[in-house]
Amino acid sequence: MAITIHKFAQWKQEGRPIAVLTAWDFLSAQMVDAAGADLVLVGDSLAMPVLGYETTLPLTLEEILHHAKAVRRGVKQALMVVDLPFLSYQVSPQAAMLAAGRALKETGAQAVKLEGGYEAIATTIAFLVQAGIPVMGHVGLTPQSYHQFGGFRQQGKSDDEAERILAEAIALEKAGAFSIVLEHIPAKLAQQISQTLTIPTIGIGAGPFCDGQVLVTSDVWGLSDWQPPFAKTYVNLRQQAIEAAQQFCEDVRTQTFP
Ligand SMILES: Nc1nc(=O)c2c([nH]1)NC[C@@H]1CN(c3ccc(C(=O)N[C@@H](CCC(=O)O)C(=O)O)cc3)CN21
Ligand SMILES: CC(C)C(=O)C(=O)O
Ligand SMILES: [Mg+2]
Repeated sequence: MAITIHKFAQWKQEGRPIAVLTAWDFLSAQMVDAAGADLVLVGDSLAMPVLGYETTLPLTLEEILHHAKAVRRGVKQALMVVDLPFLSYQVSPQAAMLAAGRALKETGAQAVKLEGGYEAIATTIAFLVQAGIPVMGHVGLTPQSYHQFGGFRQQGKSDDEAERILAEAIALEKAGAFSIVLEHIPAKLAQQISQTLTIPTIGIGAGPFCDGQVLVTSDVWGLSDWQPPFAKTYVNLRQQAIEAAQQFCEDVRTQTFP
């Protein structure tokens, strides 16, 4: 049976950790789904390792929808969630509804994810949830706020900031989010948020005390020449891919293949 959002609260209650990976095309989606990921996220991080931008800001709704359609064809078991890109949801709840609605309608995704926990975002999330669109929240280091943060810096280090992030997480749960990503915040804060909320927290660079963990799949596979300090590379596919391509080039030039 394919996974639905209803499993998430149940898994938290049972203490069963939730495994989340990203995907950006048919192949990556097939592979992470076959690996048993609970949730496959078409993250706007695709702007960076996949499309070569320096931040996630340039990514458009059209671009992520194009990728999400391919991901949908590869995901059979996991819950599929699409990140709403910068400027597709901040303008108004109506703008967010159009973007989220398109994600569900045109790609077949089952939920969307929005960054931020300030009042307007909580209002927008409540608006989407009331219309029947499942929403995942995302607080802490929200990469779409890159310029405001002055880089991909850890958030929630001071007591004031930590208190604000906890309050945001509570507001998102109240707004009806079914789960929430905690990115690059101190482990102690992530633990406090996880203990306070009834919806599951999915951490990335947020320590071990979350209800689940997410990594960007190209980092897990070692595809990029760059990755965040908190990522773990499980296999260096970049080097293997380069060597295989080199071998092919050599075989052609030495007429050993075909
Ligand atoms: N491939 C990839 N993996 C990710 O996890 C990821 C993306 N891309 N793109 C979107 C965001 C950006 N992320 C990042 C990127 C860099 C740092 C990082 O290098 N942080 C350093 C210093 C940052 C600074 O001061 O500018 C740190 O020590 O916190 C953290 C998170 C996480 N996300
Ligand atoms: C890392 C996850 C949470 C994300 O938002 C993304 O991949 O864009
Ligand atoms: Mg994202």
